[in-house]
Amino acid sequence: MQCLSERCLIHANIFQAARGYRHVLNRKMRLNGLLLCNISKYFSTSNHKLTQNVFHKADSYGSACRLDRRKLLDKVSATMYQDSFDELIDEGKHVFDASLVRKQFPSIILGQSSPVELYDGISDAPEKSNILTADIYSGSWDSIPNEFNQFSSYKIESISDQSTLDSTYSSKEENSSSSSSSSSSTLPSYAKSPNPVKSDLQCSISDPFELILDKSISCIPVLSKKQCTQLENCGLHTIRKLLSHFPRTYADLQNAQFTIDDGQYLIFVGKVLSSRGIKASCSLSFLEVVVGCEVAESGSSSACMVSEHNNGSKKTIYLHLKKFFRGTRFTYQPFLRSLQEKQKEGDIVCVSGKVKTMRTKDHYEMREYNMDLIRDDDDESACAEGRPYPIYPSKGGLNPKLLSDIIARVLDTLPPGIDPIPNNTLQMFGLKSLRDAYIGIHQPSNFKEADLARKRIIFDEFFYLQLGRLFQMLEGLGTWIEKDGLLNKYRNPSTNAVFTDEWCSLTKKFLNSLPYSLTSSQLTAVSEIIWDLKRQIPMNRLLQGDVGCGKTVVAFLACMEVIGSGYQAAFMVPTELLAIQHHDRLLSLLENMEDVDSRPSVALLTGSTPVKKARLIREGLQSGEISLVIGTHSLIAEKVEFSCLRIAVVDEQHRFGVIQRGRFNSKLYSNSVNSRLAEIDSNGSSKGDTSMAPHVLAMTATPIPRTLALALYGDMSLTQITDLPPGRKPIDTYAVEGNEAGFEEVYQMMKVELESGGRVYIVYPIIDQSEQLPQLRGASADLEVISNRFQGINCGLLHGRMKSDEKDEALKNFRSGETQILLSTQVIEVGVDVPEASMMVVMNAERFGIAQLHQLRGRVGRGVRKSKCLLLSSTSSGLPRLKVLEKSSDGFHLANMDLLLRGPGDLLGKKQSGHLPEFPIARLEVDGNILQEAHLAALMILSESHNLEGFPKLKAELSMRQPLCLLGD
Ligand SMILES: Nc1ncnc2c1ncn2[C@@H]1O[C@H](COP(=O)(O)OP(=O)(O)OP(=O)(O)O)[C@@H](O)[C@H]1O
Repeated sequence: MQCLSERCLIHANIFQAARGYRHVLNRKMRLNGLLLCNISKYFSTSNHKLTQNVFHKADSYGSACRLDRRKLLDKVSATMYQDSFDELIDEGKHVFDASLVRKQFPSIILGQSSPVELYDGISDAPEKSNILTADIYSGSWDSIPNEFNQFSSYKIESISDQSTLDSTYSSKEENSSSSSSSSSSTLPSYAKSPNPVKSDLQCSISDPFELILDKSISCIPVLSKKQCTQLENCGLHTIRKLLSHFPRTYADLQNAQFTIDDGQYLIFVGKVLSSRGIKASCSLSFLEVVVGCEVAESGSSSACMVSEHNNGSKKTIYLHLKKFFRGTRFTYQPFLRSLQEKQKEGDIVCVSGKVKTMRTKDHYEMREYNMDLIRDDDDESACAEGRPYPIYPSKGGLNPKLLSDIIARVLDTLPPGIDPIPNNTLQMFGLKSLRDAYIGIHQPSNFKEADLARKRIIFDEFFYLQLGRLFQMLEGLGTWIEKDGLLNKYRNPSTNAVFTDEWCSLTKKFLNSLPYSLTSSQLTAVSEIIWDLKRQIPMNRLLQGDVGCGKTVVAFLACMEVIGSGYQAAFMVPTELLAIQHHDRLLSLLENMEDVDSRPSVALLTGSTPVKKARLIREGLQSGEISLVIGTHSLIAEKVEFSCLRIAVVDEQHRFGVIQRGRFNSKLYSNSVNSRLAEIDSNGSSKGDTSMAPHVLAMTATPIPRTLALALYGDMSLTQITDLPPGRKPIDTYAVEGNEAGFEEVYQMMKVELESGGRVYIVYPIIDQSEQLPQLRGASADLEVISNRFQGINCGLLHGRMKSDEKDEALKNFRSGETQILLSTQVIEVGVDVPEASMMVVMNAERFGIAQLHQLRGRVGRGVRKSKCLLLSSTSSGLPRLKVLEKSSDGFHLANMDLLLRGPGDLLGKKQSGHLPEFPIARLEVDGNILQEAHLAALMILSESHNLEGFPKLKAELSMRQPLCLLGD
């Protein structure tokens, strides 16, 4: 310990700053980034005359009057870029003789804080301390390397005797100091956070394991207050959040590419050779960074780190990274200089982007690129032998190196017992432990390790989702047998079915009155659904089947079963057009039923239903007079009350939000109100006594791969219709380039079709022509063109901006044959059923997704006529993607293609937020098998312990991870 005069204090600071700064440069010792920043500022200003003056004046502190002392302190603090002197000392994290400091600077209150170590994150670090270790700081000071001790051997000793403090503090000093002392006395700045370091660590000894990951980041050893705030501002409040800030990618520090083709997307690691901000004209400037990368010459598969000289089988290529700026304000020198200074010559960077060959050999241009700093010129640490180098996504301007340093510190101290998933489960599914996974993902020694770590993290994402959903369902059940039955059902989803004989009489009558026989998978689907309907547990089932496979009739039969048992049914569809179509179709099917008395009363309720009629329908629903209502979102309006709703069918369910769907099962319906309807139930099937939420049957034509369905609807049973009604002929599909010749060819084919009595849909991406997108054709704008072209043939128009009755009229005219051509937007995509339509032309087909085109194509080929689908692409580059549809009509295959190309969000349409849980790193389209395993693991765990009491760690983790709102509707 050294004694310190006021002057010494200042010089010690300067000395320390100098040392610290040099050490940083040497990379022998890492100070935290913030300290570095302060020190460098301070160091540069210490050369300044003004600063020197302040320091000189500080010498007179002892003899100055009280007012001057205060001013002096403020000045010194300001000069050192500190809010207060306290902070300066805290930031410095070095140790002073407190009594002397107090004597010289009485306004600095020094309290109970423990000595704080300066972090040394490299090999000669003190013993790795555990976050759980209460005495993390005690004794650690001694283990700091000698060279460092030279300026760190001062110690702030605890001062408990506050009476010695200068009683003449100014109010400001008193305020600032008392505020710091009130929270944590004079703990270092980072300890003044709501979770002071020491107390947090102390309490952690007795903390249950599950709290560790959810501790505040302020318990990370030697994290300054500013760093802490910086991390918190980026949303990284807890250790878990911090560790879940996964690398975006890994750079292979050895460039393996040896053939570089134009337009390829490549990743290189190289050295910045130059960086120039260039003014090209009075309103155009650009930044050009040249990066030299060493790659293996053709034929050689290995290369080592960058060198500027050609060397045997390696050569240097030069990447010219260019960024352009338009506008006079971007041409000013200071701006350009600031741009070019962002990259320093010699920096090792990882660059990814599309390459374009330049005229000069081995020179390539990149205009859209990502550049991540891997290390400074003098930093040897990143030169890891063949290790994947993690590249973190940028987050709130956080320095990636600082971030990985902090993460490394946490990983060092992470105890092994943090894994809530039992060991045998981990072994069964070949998973890493959670700690190893965190280490593997942040500091992998090879790509395989990173991959395995990623698998474990993804497993967790899926596992807790499945576990949460299943757990919630089980909680809703009364007996152990019921719970086991439910789990069994999930394990063997296809074993439960009720066959035709046991259907209620209304369902049987309806079945018999159908103009066709059900296909075998339609029959199985109805049987499975009816099995569920007979249970006192609300069903949650997804009925999936390709376009035109006949899902609607299956849903109608399910409704009949419920109505026949004396309850009500609601059928919600996404568009008014579809509601009308379903309503009309159901009425005509019911008309075939011989037993007139048993025909249920059916109503149609949409936004366009006249107010008076809507009120009557609502009254009918409330009294139970109406048994089945078909409608749009209006069905879930607040004022719609049901008497005894037992099933809600939601068609194209992904088009509704979670909350919208949830509205149906948010209410419980008892059956006592339902006495009138019960009489209809000639079968006499008994209704249970309990109130329950209605069953939900969701339907989708989007061929959702099972994995995606699991993630979307975790707890849902899945029923699939796998065959099409008999007599369907495959649709001939052609992808055509929309040039003059292409259009001519298409018009010719249309002419032939129309002349032979066919009907044609023309689908457009937009309604009106747009100036911004002149290449897109609009339905409304094309009406005249098509009418002129096909004179004597009636054309209709259908789009979303038309009024409901106009739309209905347009579709009716097309259905009846009054119009033979229907120019339409995507409004017809869902559910429109005109069996006579035999040809579809899609304009600007490249603007549609594959799955969407498949849906659209499903509007034709629904009748006896052989149908065609012509996909016109406005660019030749769009054709290869469209050709996929020429070759396949398998919805699953196409959906998988779409999933891979666009990701699940897009597959389900833009407005599907709230449907897909967010998975930070899992990609449903490729990680499906992990999801299946996670589902299995969740089932196994819950089979062992329905309420998770047998797995307290898992239960705690689940409650931590899964806000209930995520767990389903
Ligand atoms: N078993 C069957 N045999 C013959 N025709 C059937 C059969 N089932 C349904 N259909 C007819 O097939 C057509 C398509 O049925 P439906 O509209 O129910 O299909 P969907 O699966 O709902 O299609 P989309 O996904 O396009 O809405 C209808 O005209 C319907 O009458």
